[in-house]
Amino acid sequence: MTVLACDDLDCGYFQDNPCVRGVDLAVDEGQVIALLGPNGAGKTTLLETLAGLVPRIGGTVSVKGTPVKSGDARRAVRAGMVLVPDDRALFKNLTTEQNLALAIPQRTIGGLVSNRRSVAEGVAQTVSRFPALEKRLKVKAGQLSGGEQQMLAISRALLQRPNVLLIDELSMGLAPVIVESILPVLREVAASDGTAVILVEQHVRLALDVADRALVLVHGDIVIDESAASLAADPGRLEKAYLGG
Ligand SMILES: Nc1ncnc2c1ncn2[C@@H]1O[C@H](COP(=O)(O)OP(=O)(O)OP(=O)(O)O)[C@@H](O)[C@H]1O
Repeated sequence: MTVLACDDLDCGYFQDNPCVRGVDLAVDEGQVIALLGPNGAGKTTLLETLAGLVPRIGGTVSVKGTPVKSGDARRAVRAGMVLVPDDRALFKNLTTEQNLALAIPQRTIGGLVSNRRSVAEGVAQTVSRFPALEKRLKVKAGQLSGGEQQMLAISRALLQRPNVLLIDELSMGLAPVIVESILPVLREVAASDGTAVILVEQHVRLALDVADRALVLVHGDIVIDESAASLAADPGRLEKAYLGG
């Protein structure tokens, strides 16, 4: 089943000069996509447009067949489009647990607003996915290591039960060994929950290893859209694309 569909999507900051053009995309349930491309290609712009943070210049976006309004981040989240931005956007002065709690919708029970039980469930789910966070629940997010912060940012996004999880620069500032420990969790979430994942990642090899499909964006155009395995087997083509060949 198609989870995310984009039709002739133009993105950018100037109406008459889109920096990402004509994106036609159908992403299936449980599919992991590596979104690759050189600096300035438009990867962040594309993710932020999908997440409703940047208004579209043209085209349509839908999640599970429901159109998503342009430039409306709240509705995008309600449609299940959840972004982990490259700066991770954590509340640095709140603890790990408090950051997780904020991601969980409050329930009204007998006229009282409470989400205590769902917070406990959310914390348990998080710790089962990222055991490294168990001892860090009472620690302020700003005092976590870079890897722990990324785990928290991803966990917070997952608690919103995304249909489409968008992750920008997963490995920003992280050692490859940390990235290697996070990527399998994304695969697992995609397989078990059917979440579609679009991952922007500078470590091309790691990204292609975890992804089903690769999109290569160069100067705002998708120049390659094919299976990650076939692209990994032919690195010369990727190099050529990066160089604008
Ligand atoms: N807020 C903005 N206003 C105007 N132009 C912008 C803005 N943000 C990005 N751009 C421009 O849009 C183009 C695409 O940038 P974007 O950050 O989306 O690329 P990217 O592929 O994510 O690059 P990187 O890998 O370096 O993060 C670039 O030319 C950039 O200068």
